[in-house]
Amino acid sequence: MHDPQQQLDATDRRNAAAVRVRGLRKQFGGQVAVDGIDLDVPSGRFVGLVGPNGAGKTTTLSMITGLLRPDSGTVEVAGRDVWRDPVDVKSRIGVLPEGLRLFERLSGRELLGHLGALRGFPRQEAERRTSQLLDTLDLVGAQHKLIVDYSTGMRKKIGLAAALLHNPEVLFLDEPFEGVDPVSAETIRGVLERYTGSGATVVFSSHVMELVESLCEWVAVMAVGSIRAHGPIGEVRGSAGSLHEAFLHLVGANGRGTPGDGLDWLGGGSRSGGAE
Ligand SMILES: Nc1ncnc2c1ncn2[C@@H]1O[C@H](COP(=O)(O)OP(=O)(O)OP(=O)(O)O)[C@@H](O)[C@H]1O
Repeated sequence: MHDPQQQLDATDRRNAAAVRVRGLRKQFGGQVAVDGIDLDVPSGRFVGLVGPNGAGKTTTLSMITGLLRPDSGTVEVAGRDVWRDPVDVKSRIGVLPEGLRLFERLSGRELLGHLGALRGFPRQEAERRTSQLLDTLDLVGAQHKLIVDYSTGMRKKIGLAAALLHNPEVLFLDEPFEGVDPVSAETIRGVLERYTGSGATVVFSSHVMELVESLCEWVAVMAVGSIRAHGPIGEVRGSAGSLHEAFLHLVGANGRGTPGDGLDWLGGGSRSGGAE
């Protein structure tokens, strides 16, 4: 029978923020990396976190995923406080961090089997998921190779498999496409699209605006530790021709003159001239 309460719960879940950040701040010595940000990331979307080098993206993602303790502020993921309820939150999220550290002396297949056991799956279920992930991510040929011998792209893919193994509600990826060839990028993209299609949320950081524009429905732009804009991608793009243009405007890169103007010694004319 139709249950209005159940329908209400489902609507609430869809409208609830996957990530809710309030007053999040982190300082390293005299350097403010994240300057008291507020952000509500909608659930069930493909979300991009973009910003120039040093904007604070990695620091923000590390605090959101429980890897780095904030100086102040709160983070909720799937309605749970990350720093008060870390074990519960970590069972609901998958993370592909920057500079991912893996068990280098295990093979790809051994790594996933080991993580399956840590996550408490029966051996058979862990093996079923492992085989499917290796197959989908085109890693079957490398499954018995030690991870220390994996290429950059292969490391990203096995890291993604590890982050997906327990079917998390929210997946956080720091630069998932960096160092990945176009074929592997297509594979990763396909897996992530299928995953968000089922109602899960993906939050990923990137510098590649074209990629963000083609993948994401929602975007947050960071610069110097602050959120400069956030919302559906069309809103953030506004009247600019592309997200790339809107991004340059939002992070204040448009008024910096022609890149390279300060390098008057670079180029042919002054090549022979040292001290005279
Ligand atoms: N462990 C640390 N110790 C000192 N300073 C740090 C540390 N981690 C980050 N920072 C500083 O905090 C600021 C934000 O860095 P963060 O790595 O979060 O930026 P980002 O947006 O991820 O940059 P990128 O796109 O280059 O990876 C930078 O100025 C950086 O130098």
